[in-house]
Amino acid sequence: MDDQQHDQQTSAALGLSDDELADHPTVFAADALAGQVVVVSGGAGGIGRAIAWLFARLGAHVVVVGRNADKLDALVDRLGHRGVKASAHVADIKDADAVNAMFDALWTAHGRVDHLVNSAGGQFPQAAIDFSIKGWNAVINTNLNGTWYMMQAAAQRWRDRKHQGSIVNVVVVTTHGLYGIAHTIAARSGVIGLSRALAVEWAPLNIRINCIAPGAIETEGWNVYSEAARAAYPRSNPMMRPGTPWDIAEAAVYLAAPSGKFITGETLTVDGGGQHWGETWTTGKPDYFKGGD
Ligand SMILES: CCCCCCC/C=C/C(=O)SCCNC(=O)CCNC(=O)[C@H](O)C(C)(C)COP(=O)(O)OP(=O)(O)OC[C@H]1O[C@@H](n2cnc3c(N)ncnc32)[C@H](O)[C@@H]1OP(=O)(O)O
Ligand SMILES: NC(=O)C1=CN([C@@H]2O[C@H](COP(=O)(O)OP(=O)(O)OC[C@H]3O[C@@H](n4cnc5c(N)ncnc54)[C@H](OP(=O)(O)O)[C@@H]3O)[C@@H](O)[C@H]2O)C=CC1
Repeated sequence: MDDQQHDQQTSAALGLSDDELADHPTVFAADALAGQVVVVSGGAGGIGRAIAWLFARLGAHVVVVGRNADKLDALVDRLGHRGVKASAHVADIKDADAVNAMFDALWTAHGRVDHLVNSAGGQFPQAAIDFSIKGWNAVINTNLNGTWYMMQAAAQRWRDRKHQGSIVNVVVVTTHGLYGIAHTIAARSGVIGLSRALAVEWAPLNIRINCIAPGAIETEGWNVYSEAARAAYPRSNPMMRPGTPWDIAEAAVYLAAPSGKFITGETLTVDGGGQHWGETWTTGKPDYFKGGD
């Protein structure tokens, strides 16, 4: 087996498959989002894909966004086979012009956009002291700037059309000082702060903005971490197991749908209680902290 085949196999084993997402039980009513349009960035990733499936199963037309056309098209195909509505749009969220052109195209095609879920994002594990300028900028540009371009582009069109809207940003738990991902903690803290400020500034426009901070959620995104570090993630919360992308998808619907109509500027932590308990090491526990272990 070559490295690529191995990566694909590892990747396939992480998270929930499309068949599982198509049939996974949900607490929401089948027509809860009928007629609505939702944009999901990172929609072909592990968490974004679950969000896309759930919103589509609840009646929304889902636009999945990412940089890889093949991944997006394959997902849209599988969604279509299950009789739900979806389309793909290739865009790099770091490119503000591409983001603005995308929202214009979506309004032209659908005549409305109701929800934006920003699930595109990520980081690479590295000791902060060794971050290169390019690496730092890649993480900040993706997670903070890219998320902002998406939010602003969505909101400008809602304002201009006097249309209500909701935004859900998938971030990271920022209160832990998670080791080895300081760049993303900086970017996601920015998104959380920005979301609080926008919740106030955009309330008169009928736009709500909330965040979800996932704990360890098993997805193909974990492949960027070592096997040893990944093996410890289930022990990062008192439930002693990872969450699933479905846990995040149901939280996203809760915040976006009328169930969340009095919630804005909030960050919902979905981490199995991890923030209240124990130690989390995204890159494995460094010797310095082992003490008497
Ligand atoms: C509390 C609970 C516990 C939580 C546990 C888990 C914590 C979080 C988990 C997750 O979030 S998993 C899912 C997220 N998915 C990912 O993280 C995907 C993997 N990451 C990426 O795809 C990328 O890193 C990125 C951040 C999205 C950036 O992508 P982009 O395409 O914009 O940049 P690149 O061209 O890949 O790289 C640019 C630049 O960055 C530096 N760099 C990249 N990778 C590394 C690395 N592994 N080590 C060191 N430096 C890296 C480097 O300077 C790159 O430039 P070049 O060297 O390529 O010229
Ligand atoms: N899984 C976990 O344990 C946790 C995840 N999170 C966060 O949740 C979010 C989703 O994670 P998850 O689904 O697991 O990760 P994945 O890596 O599976 O998915 C991330 C998606 O983001 C897309 N993406 C990345 N950069 C860009 C870009 N510049 N423009 C457009 N799309 C982009 C990727 O698609 P493509 O490459 O095709 O562009 C990919 O599909 C991320 O922000 C992640 O950091 C937070 C805490 C824990």
